Amino acid sequence: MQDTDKEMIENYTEKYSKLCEANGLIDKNLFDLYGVKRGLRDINGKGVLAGITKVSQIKGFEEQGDQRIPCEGKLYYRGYDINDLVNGFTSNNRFGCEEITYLLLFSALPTKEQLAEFKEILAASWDLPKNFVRDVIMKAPSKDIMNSMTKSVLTLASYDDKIDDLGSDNVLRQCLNLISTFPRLAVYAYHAHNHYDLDNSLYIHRPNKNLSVAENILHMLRPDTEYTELEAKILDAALVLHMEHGGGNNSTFTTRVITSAGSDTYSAIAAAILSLKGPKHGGASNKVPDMMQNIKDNVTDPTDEEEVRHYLTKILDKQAFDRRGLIYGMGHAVYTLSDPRALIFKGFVKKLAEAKGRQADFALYSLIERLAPEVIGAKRRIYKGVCVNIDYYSGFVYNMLGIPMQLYTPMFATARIVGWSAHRLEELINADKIIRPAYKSIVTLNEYVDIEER
Ligand SMILES: CC(=O)SCCNC(=O)CCNC(=O)[C@H](O)C(C)(C)COP(=O)(O)OP(=O)(O)OC[C@H]1O[C@@H](n2cnc3c(N)ncnc32)[C@H](O)[C@@H]1OP(=O)(O)O
Ligand SMILES: O=C([O-])CC(=O)C(=O)O
Repeated sequence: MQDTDKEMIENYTEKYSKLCEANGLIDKNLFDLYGVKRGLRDINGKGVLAGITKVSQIKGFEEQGDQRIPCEGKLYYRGYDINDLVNGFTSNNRFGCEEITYLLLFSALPTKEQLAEFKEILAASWDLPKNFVRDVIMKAPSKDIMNSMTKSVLTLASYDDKIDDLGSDNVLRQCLNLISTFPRLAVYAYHAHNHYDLDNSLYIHRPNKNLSVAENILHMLRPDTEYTELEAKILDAALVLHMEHGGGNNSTFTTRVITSAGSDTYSAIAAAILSLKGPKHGGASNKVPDMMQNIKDNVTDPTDEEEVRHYLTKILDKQAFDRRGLIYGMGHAVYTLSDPRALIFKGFVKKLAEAKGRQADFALYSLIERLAPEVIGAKRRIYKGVCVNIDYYSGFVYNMLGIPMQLYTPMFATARIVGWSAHRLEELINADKIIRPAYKSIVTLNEYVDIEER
């Protein structure tokens, strides 16, 4: 584009965006006046009921009569407490990702035989079409791996003869294929970016049938394919903790909305990826480490409570970091006192920080975990409490695992594809209504004016 055209367009958009803002602004009081729930939630966090699910349950409140009392967070996958599930496979020193994937898809814990068969099916499903890596993933690489994955998912659709078949068997086949190929789509997209944009050497390792999902990610990611058991086990737990979170989270709801319109699996999953990347959702896992670095760069002593508190206040006042006024990794739409996933994660993080000599960073994370809710509480209207969420520690963990930051949110997607799949199947099996909420219109009606008379 010529510089003059660029300047002309910039001048136009600067001027006309002001018009969009002025004409598009809606008085916030009208939401109360018309009983419209901002973000489809009450101010105390209770969501508007939009569906029924058996995939998982999330609790941030106890109901006592008509009262809703904030409580420690609880999360159940298919009725099983997430703490019990994680304890189950970690105390037995086995990988959990495949087992919990089976649970979320089929509503039952697998026997050893069922699990072995499921792992074979997953390995049989991870082949990509001929030359897909060369012709799709390596073309037009981007530092935004979530966009690259979306491109890959949509392109995979064109290789599927039964793209529009909404039968459960076909949709399950498509979902298993995506669940199984996501690690490759993510890691290879990173390799393409690392080579073509960052000028580093290119290598492509194939997944190994004898390895778990977490091991395969590290195996494909690293030049020498090596990793320690602790690293693989922590990544495995991270994947399990990110797999599912009810029907209402932004990306799963997106899956359900698109599914309800009768669209194909690739379209629903592509849209879910694009929802997840938002910094208020899964994109927070990237924002948190950036924010931490920014804090370290701007405070002289990261152990000085008062100095850190002051800087957090500046972030909230939009005077520091990305100037959006958010402390990333804090707060949750449903949880009040705690996010159970963050508590489980914190135990692993501490162990890993000690193993990697990152205790000082861990201390800063712990300090901000304590200070941020107070600082947010002082600056915003808090109705239900603010606690750290799963994304607070995930970037730190991935960094300690040597996973590049471009892959933090893609790791989340690689896990959450399981939840999206379970919800897509549930929506298809049960709902026969297109999801279509109402919007209260406050537009003033106008008489049409001929162009000669405007
Ligand atoms: C896997 C996940 O998706 S977990 C969430 C990951 N996202 C983040 O970590 C981003 C930071 N956090 C946030 O933006 C929010 O806490 C959300 C989007 C997660 C939840 O938002 P809400 O449901 O609006 O939270 P809640 O009702 O408790 O918020 C009350 C007020 O505190 C503000 N608030 C909540 N969390 C934060 C935060 N971390 N930083 C600054 N302000 C916050 C809200 O904006 C709201 O103010 P408003 O009424 O002026 O809009
Ligand atoms: O439930 C939510 O709104 C966000 C969340 O924690 C998730 O999707 O894991």
